[in-house]
Amino acid sequence: MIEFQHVSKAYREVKALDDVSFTVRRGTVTGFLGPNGAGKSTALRILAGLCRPTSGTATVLGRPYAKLERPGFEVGTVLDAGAQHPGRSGREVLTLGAMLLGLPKSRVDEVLRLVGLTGKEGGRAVGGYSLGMRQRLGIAHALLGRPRALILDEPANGLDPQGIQWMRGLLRDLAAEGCAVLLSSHLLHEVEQVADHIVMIGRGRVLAQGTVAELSRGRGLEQTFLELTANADRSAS
Ligand SMILES: Nc1ncnc2c1ncn2[C@@H]1O[C@H](COP(=O)(O)OP(=O)(O)OP(=O)(O)O)[C@@H](O)[C@H]1O
Repeated sequence: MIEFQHVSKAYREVKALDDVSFTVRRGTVTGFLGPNGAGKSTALRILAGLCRPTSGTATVLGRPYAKLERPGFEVGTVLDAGAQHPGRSGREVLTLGAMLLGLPKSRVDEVLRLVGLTGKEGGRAVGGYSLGMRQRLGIAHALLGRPRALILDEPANGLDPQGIQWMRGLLRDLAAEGCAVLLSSHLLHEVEQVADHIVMIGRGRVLAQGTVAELSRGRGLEQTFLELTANADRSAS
């Protein structure tokens, strides 16, 4: 389970997050939606232990990331698909990750297969990968330790329609196996198709949360999103 409890984060005068609370239960996919600058990446970075909240707590399986005993087996993160060393092959990146977790090399082949990268692609330098291939590699890396929670920042970025459909299937399968999946996006239609639960944020505050049906209010998610974010902008100005 993933839980944000009253999380706020200020960067000097910018309030990136303001009293954010929500929960992602095991076995569900939660879409974290918000316009540019809403605070999505900041929230995911706090959850992944990459920056500290000003106040409040963000936990995975009941603990802040820094207090997890075996983070590689508990939570997988893909926050920046471009973060891998460009000179290493995809297979080398995964092999290093597997070694750090004490996993056999066979797990590298398993995750390559799981994300649809061929043996030949796995052997190529990451610097020559397309954005879609990097996303797949990032997900393969995150899944090495079969984590029980998965955090993805804009995972559909760079994926073609087949890739997006594949990603949807993968995330649904992981949730069906009991994983708690949290993904950020501003692609409403994409999230609508994969998520059970939606959390909408704007200007650092949770604007609404609920099931896709609840938030669609019979008019579609996009309409609700546009109205809520416009209201948030109005009350901030
Ligand atoms: N390191 C930082 N220093 C100062 N301000 C920051 C920093 N990181 C984020 N911010 C500010 O915090 C706010 C939220 O940014 P964040 O990147 O979390 O939004 P986002 O919802 O992920 O946006 P996008 O969809 O554009 O990626 C923005 O106003 C941003 O300028």
